[in-house]
Parts: sequence; structure tokens; C-alpha cells
Amino acid sequence: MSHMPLVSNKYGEITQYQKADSVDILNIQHSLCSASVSLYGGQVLNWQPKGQPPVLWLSDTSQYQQGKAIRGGIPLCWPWFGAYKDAGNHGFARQMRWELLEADITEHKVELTLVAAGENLSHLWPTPFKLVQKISFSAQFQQQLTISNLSDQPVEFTSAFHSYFQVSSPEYTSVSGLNGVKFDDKNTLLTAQQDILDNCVGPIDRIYHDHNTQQLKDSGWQRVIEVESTHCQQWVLWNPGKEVASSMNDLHSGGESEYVCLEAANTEWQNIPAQKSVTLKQKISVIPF
Ligand SMILES: O=P(O)(O)OC[C@H]1O[C@@H](O)[C@H](O)[C@@H](O)[C@@H]1O
Repeated sequence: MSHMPLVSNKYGEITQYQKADSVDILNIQHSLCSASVSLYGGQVLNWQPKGQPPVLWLSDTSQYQQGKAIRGGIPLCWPWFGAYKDAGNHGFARQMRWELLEADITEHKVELTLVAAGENLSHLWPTPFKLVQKISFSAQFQQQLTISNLSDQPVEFTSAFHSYFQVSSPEYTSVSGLNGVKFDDKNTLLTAQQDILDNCVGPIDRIYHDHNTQQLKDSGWQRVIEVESTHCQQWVLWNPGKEVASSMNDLHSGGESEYVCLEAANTEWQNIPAQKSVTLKQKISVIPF
């Protein structure tokens, strides 16, 4: 596997290599962190601040091929979240080829700008659009997605930054900020539920109607992952649990006990007026326990 240097200076280096047919991966090394991004899906796969275990989880048995989504990192669910009519889960953005528009390395961070554009990519969502994703890697992680509606009609979307967070175990992980918040349970189909979760052991598949900053507290690794979102109205908490996980062929054995998904999402349709844009953001930090 040959790595081609794209940008290199005294602070860090970005190289590119091909993982499989038409799946190009950017590898980032910086004094503050390491990371990788797939241009297929425009998907962040890893981010590891120096001195920390990886913050994002990636399946060892992910499929890297056109028509499949990569399991792990931060898939971008867009222009819909979950299942929609006769289409599969989570829209087409995570299966598009993105282009690298800019890459910059400074003393403080590595910044990438990725773009993807299209029209008529699904009969359910034919609108011409452009996506611009700006990602900043350092001891902190920031991601913003600007969605432009290039048509003369308003359009609607749902979305998620579907982050897979690597944890010591879901059993030792909790998100206390979601306790007591109203949620819709995708497993039982009950809506407007409320309860207290002591840990994140699956099966859990919940849409919480809340957009406050959340903390994923991992007592096993004694670390807290904080996630702040902008223009994302919900949080989705998902872990498949052992039984469902064993039926997923792109999840390595035991993988479900290594991650928790906490997704900054819009699960209700959001409007973009004709020829306008909206920007969604998330910021991820590792903070003292
Ligand atoms: O297997 P996929 O399409 O990546 O989806 C994974 C999960 O993604 C979560 O966001 C959904 O709430 C779950 O219902 C779904 O199972």
C-alpha cells in the first residue's frame, strides 16, 4: 500500500492511499493528533488526540466498496436519516465520492475541505445540491457540513453526524445529560418516553428530542467525550446489542461492546429555501473525567 504525500511541513503530514477499488483514504499525522478520512463517503474514520485511546471506533470488517457504507468513524447520514420510503437507511451522501478541495497544516491543527455535489441521485431526492464539509483535527475535533439547495424550489432533508465513539465498554459508559429527556424508541416504536439509563449496553436505539451539549462518560477509561452540536435538533443513541450485532456482517465479532453511537441529528424534516444553504456542526472534545 503506497502512501502519496499530499501536504507536508514541519508540523505534520497528509498522505493518501487506496484502500480498495475507488476508495481513497487520507492519513493525517500531526504533533497533536492522528486521523484518517475516506473520500468515499467523505467519512472521518479515525481521530486520536496524542496520549488518548482512539476517540472514534472503526469496524475491522468494514466493507470498502461502492454501494456499501463504511461501518464506523462518522458516516454522514443525508439527505435522510434512517429508512425513507422504499430506500435504504441514511441517504446517499455516505456512499458518494467526495473530492478534497483544500488541505492545510498549521502548528495548531489540520484542516480539510471536502466537497460533493449531484442531482437526481435518488428518485426520492432528485434536487441538485452541493455539500461542503470542513473538518478540523487537533486536540479537539470540529466538523461542519454546509448543504446548498441549488434548485429554484425549497427542499427538505433529515440528517446525522453518525459518530461511533470508542469506549472501554458500553457497560461503563453513560450519557447522563439524556436522562429524563423525552425520546422515541425505535426498538419498541413507543414515542415520547422518559427514563434513566445507567449505561449504554444495547439494544438501544433512541431519538432524544434535545440539542444540549452531551457528555459520554466512560468510567472504564476514565475519560469524558463531550459533543456539542449546532443546528442539530436531536441526539440519537444507538448500540445494537449482541444479538443484532451478530447478524451484521460488517461488524467484527464483539465490536458492539467497543462503541456507543451518539449522533447529532435532525430526525424531523428541515427546510432549505430555493438557492439557499444551511450549515450543521459538531465539536468533539476529550475533557477530564
Ligand atoms: O446499519 P446502518 O444503516 O448504518 O444503521 C445503523 C443504525 O443507525 C442508527 O442511527 C439508527 O438509529 C439505527 O436504527 C440503525 O440500525
